[in-house]
Amino acid sequence: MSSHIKVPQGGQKIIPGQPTPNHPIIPFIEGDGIGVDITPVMIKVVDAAVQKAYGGQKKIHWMEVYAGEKSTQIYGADEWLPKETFDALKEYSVSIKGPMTTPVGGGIRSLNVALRQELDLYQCVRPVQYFKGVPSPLKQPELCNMVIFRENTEDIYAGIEWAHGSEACKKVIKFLQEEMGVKKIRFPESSGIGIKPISVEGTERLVRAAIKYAIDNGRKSVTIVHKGNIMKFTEGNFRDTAYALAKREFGGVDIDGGPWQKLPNGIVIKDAIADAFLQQILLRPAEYDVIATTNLNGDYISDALAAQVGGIGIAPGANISDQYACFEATHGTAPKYAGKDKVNPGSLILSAEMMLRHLGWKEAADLIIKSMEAAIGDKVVTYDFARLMEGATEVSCSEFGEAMIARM
Ligand SMILES: NC(=O)C1=CN([C@@H]2O[C@H](COP(=O)(O)OP(=O)(O)OC[C@H]3O[C@@H](n4cnc5c(N)ncnc54)[C@H](OP(=O)(O)O)[C@@H]3O)[C@@H](O)[C@H]2O)C=CC1
Ligand SMILES: O=C(O)CCC(=O)C(=O)O
Ligand SMILES: [Mg+2]
Repeated sequence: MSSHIKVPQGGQKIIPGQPTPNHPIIPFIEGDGIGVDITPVMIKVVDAAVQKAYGGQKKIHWMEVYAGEKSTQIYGADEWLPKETFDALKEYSVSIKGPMTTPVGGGIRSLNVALRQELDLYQCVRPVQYFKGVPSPLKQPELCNMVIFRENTEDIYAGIEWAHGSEACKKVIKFLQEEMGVKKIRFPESSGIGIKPISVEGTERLVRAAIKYAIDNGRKSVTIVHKGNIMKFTEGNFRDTAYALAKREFGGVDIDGGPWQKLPNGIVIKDAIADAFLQQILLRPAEYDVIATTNLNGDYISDALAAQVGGIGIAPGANISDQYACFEATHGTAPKYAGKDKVNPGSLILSAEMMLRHLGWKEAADLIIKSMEAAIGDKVVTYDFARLMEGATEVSCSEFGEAMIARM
Protein backbone atom coordinates (compact mmCIF):
# COMPACT_ATOMS: atom_id res chain seq x y z
CA MET A 1 0.00 0.00 0.00
CA SER A 2 1.46 3.37 -0.96
CA SER A 3 1.49 6.15 1.61
CA HIS A 4 -1.14 8.85 1.31
CA ILE A 5 -0.11 10.60 4.50
CA LYS A 6 1.90 13.79 4.01
CA VAL A 7 4.10 14.49 7.01
CA PRO A 8 4.19 18.28 7.56
CA GLN A 9 7.60 19.92 7.35
CA GLY A 10 8.95 21.64 10.44
CA GLY A 11 6.88 19.70 12.95
CA GLN A 12 8.06 17.30 15.64
CA LYS A 13 6.71 14.08 17.13
CA ILE A 14 5.17 14.11 20.59
CA ILE A 15 6.97 11.46 22.65
CA PRO A 16 4.91 10.04 25.55
CA GLY A 17 6.35 11.10 28.90
CA GLN A 18 8.36 13.99 27.41
CA PRO A 19 7.40 17.69 27.29
CA THR A 20 5.33 18.70 24.27
CA PRO A 21 7.52 20.24 21.53
CA ASN A 22 6.59 23.78 20.47
CA HIS A 23 5.75 22.51 16.99
CA PRO A 24 4.00 19.16 17.50
CA ILE A 25 2.63 17.13 14.60
CA ILE A 26 -0.95 16.13 15.38
CA PRO A 27 -2.71 13.60 13.15
CA PHE A 28 -6.41 14.18 12.56
CA ILE A 29 -9.18 12.12 10.95
CA GLU A 30 -11.75 14.39 9.31
CA GLY A 31 -14.64 11.95 9.97
CA ASP A 32 -17.76 10.96 8.05
CA GLY A 33 -21.03 12.92 7.77
CA ILE A 34 -20.66 16.22 9.61
CA GLY A 35 -16.92 15.60 9.99
CA VAL A 36 -16.48 17.67 6.84
CA ASP A 37 -18.19 20.60 8.60
CA ILE A 38 -16.85 20.48 12.15
CA THR A 39 -13.24 19.34 11.68
CA PRO A 40 -12.02 22.35 9.64
CA VAL A 41 -13.77 24.71 12.08
CA MET A 42 -12.11 22.98 15.04
CA ILE A 43 -8.69 23.35 13.39
CA LYS A 44 -9.26 27.04 12.67
CA VAL A 45 -10.38 27.79 16.23
CA VAL A 46 -7.50 25.84 17.78
CA ASP A 47 -4.94 27.54 15.52
CA ALA A 48 -6.34 30.95 16.47
CA ALA A 49 -6.23 30.14 20.20
CA VAL A 50 -2.64 28.84 19.98
CA GLN A 51 -1.53 31.89 17.95
CA LYS A 52 -3.20 34.27 20.39
CA ALA A 53 -1.82 32.47 23.47
CA TYR A 54 1.79 32.05 22.31
CA GLY A 55 2.27 34.70 19.61
CA GLY A 56 3.71 32.26 17.06
CA GLN A 57 6.12 30.56 19.49
CA LYS A 58 4.00 27.41 19.47
CA LYS A 59 2.06 25.99 16.54
CA ILE A 60 0.31 22.72 15.76
CA HIS A 61 1.34 21.04 12.49
CA TRP A 62 -1.81 19.18 11.48
CA MET A 63 -1.36 15.93 9.56
CA GLU A 64 -4.41 14.39 7.91
CA VAL A 65 -4.72 10.61 8.24
CA TYR A 66 -7.60 8.65 6.79
CA ALA A 67 -10.34 6.38 8.06
CA GLY A 68 -13.96 5.73 7.19
CA GLU A 69 -15.58 6.77 3.93
CA LYS A 70 -12.78 9.16 2.93
CA SER A 71 -10.27 6.36 3.32
CA THR A 72 -12.23 4.11 0.96
CA GLN A 73 -12.10 6.89 -1.65
CA ILE A 74 -8.36 7.33 -1.27
CA TYR A 75 -7.08 3.81 -0.58
CA GLY A 76 -9.72 1.65 -2.26
CA ALA A 77 -13.14 0.16 -1.68
CA ASP A 78 -12.52 -1.98 1.40
CA GLU A 79 -9.88 0.15 3.09
CA TRP A 80 -11.86 1.58 5.99
CA LEU A 81 -8.96 1.80 8.43
CA PRO A 82 -5.58 1.53 6.67
CA LYS A 83 -2.65 0.16 8.59
CA GLU A 84 -0.69 3.37 8.04
CA THR A 85 -3.42 5.28 9.89
CA PHE A 86 -2.99 3.04 12.94
CA ASP A 87 0.77 3.36 12.62
CA ALA A 88 0.57 7.18 12.47
CA LEU A 89 -1.77 7.39 15.48
CA LYS A 90 0.73 5.32 17.45
CA GLU A 91 3.86 7.02 16.15
CA TYR A 92 2.58 10.55 16.86
CA SER A 93 0.76 9.45 20.07
CA VAL A 94 -1.76 12.36 20.37
CA SER A 95 -4.51 12.71 17.78
CA ILE A 96 -8.04 13.97 17.21
CA LYS A 97 -10.84 12.52 15.12
CA GLY A 98 -14.26 13.36 13.72
CA PRO A 99 -17.11 10.84 13.99
CA MET A 100 -17.36 7.75 11.80
CA THR A 101 -20.42 5.92 10.54
CA THR A 102 -21.31 2.44 11.76
CA PRO A 103 -24.10 0.69 9.83
CA VAL A 104 -26.90 -0.92 11.87
CA GLY A 105 -27.59 -4.66 11.75
CA GLY A 106 -24.77 -5.63 9.38
CA GLY A 107 -21.82 -4.29 7.38
CA ILE A 108 -18.54 -3.17 8.89
CA ARG A 109 -18.06 -3.18 12.63
CA SER A 110 -17.45 0.16 14.31
CA LEU A 111 -14.23 1.83 13.18
CA ASN A 112 -14.40 3.99 16.29
CA VAL A 113 -14.43 0.93 18.51
CA ALA A 114 -11.70 -0.71 16.39
CA LEU A 115 -9.42 2.29 16.94
CA ARG A 116 -10.01 2.23 20.69
CA GLN A 117 -9.29 -1.48 20.85
CA GLU A 118 -6.24 -1.45 18.56
CA LEU A 119 -4.61 1.41 20.49
CA ASP A 120 -5.89 0.00 23.81
CA LEU A 121 -7.44 3.39 24.61
CA TYR A 122 -9.13 1.97 27.68
CA GLN A 123 -10.44 5.22 29.19
CA CYS A 124 -13.23 7.08 27.46
CA VAL A 125 -13.27 10.33 29.42
CA ARG A 126 -16.28 12.57 28.88
CA PRO A 127 -16.66 15.69 31.03
CA VAL A 128 -20.16 17.07 31.50
CA GLN A 129 -20.11 20.76 32.32
CA TYR A 130 -22.65 23.52 31.97
CA PHE A 131 -21.93 26.71 30.03
CA LYS A 132 -23.96 29.69 31.23
CA GLY A 133 -26.73 30.57 28.78
CA VAL A 134 -26.97 27.16 27.08
CA PRO A 135 -30.62 26.01 26.86
CA SER A 136 -31.27 22.94 29.02
CA PRO A 137 -34.34 20.92 30.02
CA LEU A 138 -33.26 21.19 33.68
CA LYS A 139 -34.18 23.98 36.09
CA GLN A 140 -30.64 24.05 37.49
CA PRO A 141 -28.33 22.60 34.83
CA GLU A 142 -25.34 24.18 36.58
CA LEU A 143 -25.65 21.41 39.19
CA CYS A 144 -24.44 18.92 36.55
CA ASN A 145 -20.71 18.79 36.85
CA MET A 146 -19.51 15.27 36.24
CA VAL A 147 -16.73 13.43 34.48
CA ILE A 148 -17.56 10.06 33.00
CA PHE A 149 -14.85 7.39 32.89
CA ARG A 150 -16.26 4.77 30.54
CA GLU A 151 -14.41 1.47 30.06
CA ASN A 152 -13.55 1.51 26.37
CA THR A 153 -12.20 -1.89 25.32
CA GLU A 154 -14.47 -4.59 26.75
CA ASP A 155 -18.16 -5.40 27.24
CA ILE A 156 -20.45 -6.12 24.30
CA TYR A 157 -18.35 -3.66 22.26
CA ALA A 158 -15.83 -6.48 21.85
CA GLY A 159 -18.13 -7.46 18.97
CA ILE A 160 -18.35 -11.16 19.86
CA GLU A 161 -21.73 -12.12 18.46
CA TRP A 162 -23.34 -14.51 16.02
CA ALA A 163 -26.31 -13.85 13.72
CA HIS A 164 -29.47 -15.83 14.33
CA GLY A 165 -29.83 -18.82 12.03
CA SER A 166 -26.11 -18.94 11.13
CA GLU A 167 -24.25 -22.22 11.50
CA ALA A 168 -21.90 -20.59 14.01
CA CYS A 169 -24.83 -19.40 16.10
CA LYS A 170 -26.44 -22.83 16.08
CA LYS A 171 -23.11 -24.29 17.22
CA VAL A 172 -22.82 -21.81 20.10
CA ILE A 173 -26.41 -22.47 21.20
CA LYS A 174 -25.84 -26.24 21.02
CA PHE A 175 -22.69 -25.84 23.12
CA LEU A 176 -24.52 -23.73 25.68
CA GLN A 177 -27.41 -26.16 25.93
CA GLU A 178 -25.54 -29.46 25.80
CA GLU A 179 -22.27 -28.66 27.51
CA MET A 180 -23.10 -25.77 29.81
CA GLY A 181 -26.57 -26.90 30.87
CA VAL A 182 -28.21 -23.67 29.72
CA LYS A 183 -31.99 -24.08 29.59
CA LYS A 184 -33.15 -20.51 29.42
CA ILE A 185 -32.72 -19.47 25.81
CA ARG A 186 -36.36 -18.67 25.19
CA PHE A 187 -36.36 -19.05 21.37
CA PRO A 188 -33.23 -21.04 20.48
CA GLU A 189 -34.13 -21.43 16.79
CA SER A 190 -34.24 -17.69 16.17
CA SER A 191 -31.86 -16.23 18.75
CA GLY A 192 -28.76 -14.28 17.89
CA ILE A 193 -26.11 -14.59 20.60
CA GLY A 194 -23.74 -11.92 21.96
CA ILE A 195 -20.99 -12.27 24.55
CA LYS A 196 -20.12 -9.68 27.19
CA PRO A 197 -16.55 -10.02 28.50
CA ILE A 198 -15.67 -7.86 31.53
CA SER A 199 -12.35 -8.60 33.24
CA VAL A 200 -10.75 -7.81 36.58
CA GLU A 201 -7.74 -6.21 34.81
CA GLY A 202 -9.91 -4.09 32.52
CA THR A 203 -12.06 -2.91 35.42
CA GLU A 204 -9.12 -2.19 37.69
CA ARG A 205 -7.23 0.00 35.23
CA LEU A 206 -10.34 2.03 34.40
CA VAL A 207 -11.39 2.50 38.03
CA ARG A 208 -7.81 3.31 39.03
CA ALA A 209 -7.74 6.09 36.41
CA ALA A 210 -11.09 7.45 37.64
CA ILE A 211 -10.01 7.49 41.30
CA LYS A 212 -6.64 9.07 40.44
CA TYR A 213 -8.46 11.74 38.44
CA ALA A 214 -10.77 12.40 41.42
CA ILE A 215 -7.80 12.74 43.77
CA ASP A 216 -5.74 14.94 41.41
CA ASN A 217 -8.68 17.23 40.69
CA GLY A 218 -10.12 17.59 44.19
CA ARG A 219 -13.42 15.89 43.32
CA LYS A 220 -15.93 14.79 45.96
CA SER A 221 -16.92 11.26 44.93
CA VAL A 222 -16.52 8.42 42.47
CA THR A 223 -19.70 6.51 41.64
CA ILE A 224 -19.42 3.02 40.14
CA VAL A 225 -22.38 2.61 37.80
CA HIS A 226 -23.37 -0.94 36.89
CA LYS A 227 -26.25 -3.33 36.33
CA GLY A 228 -24.77 -5.91 38.69
CA ASN A 229 -28.05 -7.08 40.16
CA ILE A 230 -28.92 -8.71 36.83
CA MET A 231 -25.52 -9.40 35.22
CA LYS A 232 -23.79 -10.61 38.33
CA PHE A 233 -20.51 -11.88 36.95
CA THR A 234 -19.85 -9.04 34.52
CA GLU A 235 -21.48 -5.84 35.79
CA GLY A 236 -21.64 -7.15 39.38
CA ASN A 237 -17.99 -8.07 39.33
CA PHE A 238 -17.20 -4.63 37.90
CA ARG A 239 -18.67 -3.17 41.09
CA ASP A 240 -16.97 -5.62 43.47
CA THR A 241 -13.60 -5.23 41.73
CA ALA A 242 -13.90 -1.44 41.90
CA TYR A 243 -14.63 -1.44 45.64
CA ALA A 244 -11.80 -3.92 46.31
CA LEU A 245 -9.37 -1.74 44.34
CA ALA A 246 -10.40 1.40 46.22
CA LYS A 247 -9.66 -0.35 49.50
CA ARG A 248 -6.43 -2.04 48.43
CA GLU A 249 -4.75 0.75 46.46
CA PHE A 250 -6.31 3.94 47.79
CA GLY A 251 -6.93 3.20 51.50
CA GLY A 252 -10.74 3.18 51.27
CA VAL A 253 -12.52 2.54 54.59
CA ASP A 254 -16.10 1.24 54.77
CA ILE A 255 -18.78 3.77 55.67
CA ASP A 256 -21.32 2.25 58.12
CA GLY A 257 -20.25 -1.30 57.31
CA GLY A 258 -19.96 -0.73 53.53
CA PRO A 259 -20.12 -1.11 50.66
CA TRP A 260 -19.62 2.66 50.32
CA GLN A 261 -16.14 3.79 51.28
CA LYS A 262 -14.29 6.95 52.19
CA LEU A 263 -10.71 7.56 51.03
CA PRO A 264 -8.23 9.23 53.43
CA ASN A 265 -8.74 12.59 51.66
CA GLY A 266 -12.53 12.40 52.09
CA ILE A 267 -13.49 11.25 48.58
CA VAL A 268 -16.50 8.94 48.78
CA ILE A 269 -16.53 5.78 46.66
CA LYS A 270 -20.10 4.66 46.07
CA ASP A 271 -22.14 2.72 43.53
CA ALA A 272 -25.47 3.00 41.77
CA ILE A 273 -27.46 0.57 39.65
CA ALA A 274 -27.64 1.99 36.13
CA ASP A 275 -31.42 2.37 35.76
CA ALA A 276 -31.83 4.16 39.08
CA PHE A 277 -28.74 6.23 38.30
CA LEU A 278 -30.33 7.54 35.10
CA GLN A 279 -33.21 9.02 37.07
CA GLN A 280 -31.01 10.27 39.92
CA ILE A 281 -28.81 12.32 37.57
CA LEU A 282 -31.93 14.14 36.39
CA LEU A 283 -33.45 14.64 39.82
CA ARG A 284 -30.35 15.05 42.02
CA PRO A 285 -27.37 15.77 39.75
CA ALA A 286 -25.40 17.55 42.47
CA GLU A 287 -24.88 14.20 44.23
CA TYR A 288 -22.75 12.83 41.39
CA ASP A 289 -19.26 13.77 40.42
CA VAL A 290 -16.78 11.31 38.85
CA ILE A 291 -18.50 8.30 37.27
CA ALA A 292 -16.74 4.97 36.56
CA THR A 293 -18.74 2.60 34.41
CA THR A 294 -18.77 -0.16 31.84
CA ASN A 295 -18.75 0.42 28.09
CA LEU A 296 -22.45 0.18 27.20
CA ASN A 297 -23.65 1.99 30.32
CA GLY A 298 -21.11 4.72 29.60
CA ASP A 299 -22.35 5.12 26.05
CA TYR A 300 -25.95 5.66 27.18
CA ILE A 301 -25.01 7.82 30.16
CA SER A 302 -22.80 10.07 27.97
CA ASP A 303 -25.65 11.15 25.71
CA ALA A 304 -28.16 11.38 28.57
CA LEU A 305 -25.90 13.64 30.60
CA ALA A 306 -24.95 15.67 27.53
CA ALA A 307 -28.66 16.41 27.03
CA GLN A 308 -28.89 17.77 30.56
CA VAL A 309 -26.32 20.47 29.79
CA GLY A 310 -27.50 21.35 26.28
CA GLY A 311 -27.11 18.29 24.08
CA ILE A 312 -24.50 16.35 22.17
CA GLY A 313 -23.59 19.45 20.17
CA ILE A 314 -21.48 20.47 23.14
CA ALA A 315 -20.24 17.14 24.53
CA PRO A 316 -16.49 16.54 24.30
CA GLY A 317 -14.43 13.45 24.95
CA ALA A 318 -11.08 11.71 24.93
CA ASN A 319 -9.94 8.13 24.45
CA ILE A 320 -6.84 7.60 26.54
CA SER A 321 -4.35 4.82 27.23
CA ASP A 322 -1.12 4.88 29.21
CA GLN A 323 0.70 5.86 25.97
CA TYR A 324 -1.74 7.35 23.49
CA ALA A 325 -4.64 9.78 23.41
CA CYS A 326 -7.20 10.25 20.66
CA PHE A 327 -9.73 13.02 21.23
CA GLU A 328 -13.25 12.86 19.78
CA ALA A 329 -16.72 14.28 20.33
CA THR A 330 -19.45 12.22 22.01
CA HIS A 331 -21.84 12.58 19.06
CA GLY A 332 -21.89 10.73 15.75
CA THR A 333 -22.00 11.68 12.08
CA ALA A 334 -25.53 13.24 12.12
CA PRO A 335 -25.89 12.33 8.43
CA LYS A 336 -28.90 14.53 7.67
CA TYR A 337 -26.76 17.62 8.33
CA ALA A 338 -23.62 16.44 6.48
CA GLY A 339 -22.02 19.16 4.35
CA LYS A 340 -24.64 21.77 5.29
CA ASP A 341 -22.36 23.93 7.48
CA LYS A 342 -25.10 23.83 10.09
CA VAL A 343 -24.25 21.75 13.15
CA ASN A 344 -22.61 22.82 16.37
CA PRO A 345 -18.83 22.38 16.20
CA GLY A 346 -18.70 22.83 20.00
CA SER A 347 -18.18 19.16 20.89
CA LEU A 348 -15.13 18.73 18.69
CA ILE A 349 -13.73 22.15 19.68
CA LEU A 350 -14.10 21.23 23.36
CA SER A 351 -12.47 17.86 22.64
CA ALA A 352 -9.55 19.85 21.19
CA GLU A 353 -9.60 21.99 24.32
CA MET A 354 -9.10 18.78 26.34
CA MET A 355 -6.26 17.92 23.96
CA LEU A 356 -4.56 21.27 24.54
CA ARG A 357 -4.72 20.72 28.32
CA HIS A 358 -3.35 17.20 27.81
CA LEU A 359 -0.41 18.79 25.94
CA GLY A 360 0.09 21.28 28.78
CA TRP A 361 -1.04 24.23 26.63
CA LYS A 362 -3.34 25.62 29.32
CA GLU A 363 -3.36 29.22 28.04
CA ALA A 364 -4.72 28.20 24.63
CA ALA A 365 -7.25 25.87 26.27
CA ASP A 366 -8.44 28.69 28.52
CA LEU A 367 -8.94 30.93 25.47
CA ILE A 368 -11.19 28.31 23.91
CA ILE A 369 -13.37 28.13 27.01
CA LYS A 370 -13.44 31.93 27.34
CA SER A 371 -14.44 32.50 23.72
CA MET A 372 -17.08 29.79 23.74
CA GLU A 373 -18.62 31.25 26.90
CA ALA A 374 -18.54 34.70 25.30
CA ALA A 375 -20.22 33.61 22.05
CA ILE A 376 -22.94 31.70 23.92
CA GLY A 377 -23.28 34.62 26.35
CA ASP A 378 -23.93 36.90 23.36
CA LYS A 379 -26.53 34.37 22.15
CA VAL A 380 -24.60 33.74 18.94
CA VAL A 381 -25.28 30.03 18.54
CA THR A 382 -25.92 27.24 16.04
CA TYR A 383 -29.40 25.86 15.24
CA ASP A 384 -29.48 23.33 18.11
CA PHE A 385 -29.30 26.05 20.75
CA ALA A 386 -31.08 28.76 18.74
CA ARG A 387 -34.27 26.66 18.50
CA LEU A 388 -34.47 26.58 22.30
CA MET A 389 -33.38 30.15 23.10
CA GLU A 390 -35.24 33.45 23.08
CA GLY A 391 -33.58 36.23 21.08
CA ALA A 392 -30.71 34.15 19.72
CA THR A 393 -28.76 34.92 16.55
CA GLU A 394 -28.56 31.64 14.67
CA VAL A 395 -25.24 31.18 12.89
CA SER A 396 -23.74 28.39 10.79
CA CYS A 397 -21.11 25.94 11.97
CA SER A 398 -18.28 27.97 10.43
CA GLU A 399 -19.74 31.28 11.62
CA PHE A 400 -19.80 29.94 15.17
CA GLY A 401 -16.08 29.24 14.84
CA GLU A 402 -15.56 32.82 13.59
CA ALA A 403 -17.66 34.14 16.49
CA MET A 404 -15.38 32.31 18.92
CA ILE A 405 -12.23 33.61 17.26
CA ALA A 406 -13.55 37.17 17.35
CA ARG A 407 -14.06 36.79 21.12
CA MET A 408 -10.59 35.51 22.01
N1 LIG B 1 -17.59 8.27 17.98
C1 LIG B 1 -18.24 8.24 16.86
O1 LIG B 1 -17.67 8.39 15.78
C2 LIG B 1 -19.70 7.99 16.89
C3 LIG B 1 -20.31 7.56 15.74
N2 LIG B 1 -21.66 7.37 15.73
C4 LIG B 1 -22.25 6.95 14.44
O2 LIG B 1 -22.88 8.10 13.86
C5 LIG B 1 -23.96 7.66 13.02
C6 LIG B 1 -25.21 8.48 13.31
O3 LIG B 1 -25.64 8.19 14.63
P1 LIG B 1 -26.91 8.83 15.34
O4 LIG B 1 -27.47 7.82 16.24
O5 LIG B 1 -27.78 9.49 14.33
O6 LIG B 1 -26.31 9.93 16.34
P2 LIG B 1 -25.66 11.34 16.06
O7 LIG B 1 -24.94 11.69 17.30
O8 LIG B 1 -24.87 11.34 14.82
O9 LIG B 1 -26.88 12.34 15.83
C7 LIG B 1 -28.09 12.30 16.55
C8 LIG B 1 -28.67 13.69 16.68
O10 LIG B 1 -27.89 14.43 17.62
C9 LIG B 1 -27.84 15.79 17.25
N3 LIG B 1 -26.43 16.13 16.95
C10 LIG B 1 -25.39 15.31 16.71
N4 LIG B 1 -24.29 16.01 16.49
C11 LIG B 1 -24.62 17.30 16.60
C12 LIG B 1 -23.89 18.52 16.49
N5 LIG B 1 -22.58 18.55 16.23
N6 LIG B 1 -24.57 19.68 16.64
C13 LIG B 1 -25.87 19.68 16.93
N7 LIG B 1 -26.60 18.58 17.05
C14 LIG B 1 -25.98 17.39 16.89
C15 LIG B 1 -28.75 15.94 16.04
O11 LIG B 1 -30.03 16.18 16.61
P3 LIG B 1 -31.28 16.90 15.90
O12 LIG B 1 -31.79 15.91 14.89
O13 LIG B 1 -32.22 17.09 17.04
O14 LIG B 1 -30.84 18.18 15.29
C16 LIG B 1 -28.66 14.55 15.43
O15 LIG B 1 -29.71 14.25 14.58
C17 LIG B 1 -24.13 6.16 13.30
O16 LIG B 1 -23.54 5.47 12.23
C18 LIG B 1 -23.37 5.92 14.57
O17 LIG B 1 -22.88 4.63 14.67
C19 LIG B 1 -22.46 7.63 16.82
C20 LIG B 1 -21.87 8.08 17.98
C21 LIG B 1 -20.45 8.24 18.12
O1 LIG C 1 -18.91 3.57 17.01
C1 LIG C 1 -20.04 4.02 16.87
O2 LIG C 1 -20.58 4.08 15.75
C2 LIG C 1 -20.83 4.53 18.03
C3 LIG C 1 -20.02 4.73 19.26
C4 LIG C 1 -20.67 5.57 20.26
O3 LIG C 1 -21.85 5.83 20.25
C5 LIG C 1 -19.86 6.16 21.30
O4 LIG C 1 -18.70 5.80 21.47
O5 LIG C 1 -20.37 7.03 22.03
MG1 LIG D 1 -22.46 7.05 21.90
